[in-house]
Amino acid sequence: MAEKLRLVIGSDDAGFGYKEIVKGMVQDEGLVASLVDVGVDAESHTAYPSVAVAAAEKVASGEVDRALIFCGTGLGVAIAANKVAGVRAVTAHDSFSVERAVLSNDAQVLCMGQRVVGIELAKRLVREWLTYRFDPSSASAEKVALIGEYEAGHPIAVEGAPSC
Ligand SMILES: O=C[C@H](O)[C@H](O)COP(=O)(O)O
Repeated sequence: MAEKLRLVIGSDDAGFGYKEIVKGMVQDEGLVASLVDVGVDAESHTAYPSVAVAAAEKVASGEVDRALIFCGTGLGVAIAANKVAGVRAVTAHDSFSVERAVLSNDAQVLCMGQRVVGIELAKRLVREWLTYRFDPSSASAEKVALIGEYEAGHPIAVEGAPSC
């Protein structure tokens, strides 16, 4: 069994309920090596970009391995988290996408929407997500590396684009 991961969790007020439930599950089931909660709390109304960036920055700095972020849809937090250099965030609400997010894309951030997915499925998907590890020797690694190269300012060429 793979070593447990260091996780940061966060949400806006629209994802707060799921954050609390999933946080409890992760703690009760001992699924992670450590857990940091960047908010919000029950009274706060911090907008989703602030929470998403705070969580993503912990991934980018190496303080944690993964981030799990909830909002209403899981969309806004992914958009915001992806603005942090080196972070690959996805929104996923199905088992195959959650698996491929890690195994194909080496995504460190999973985003979910409290208004989109049922809580039992969300909990199951988080359990599954925490078991996957990206293989840097896989064929997917060089594709993921292209994202980093673009982020570093290098141009990306497309071969085989038809001339219209
Ligand atoms: O992506 C954004 C989230 O769903 C957020 O929780 C709600 O945003 P809104 O209030 O702008 O719809």
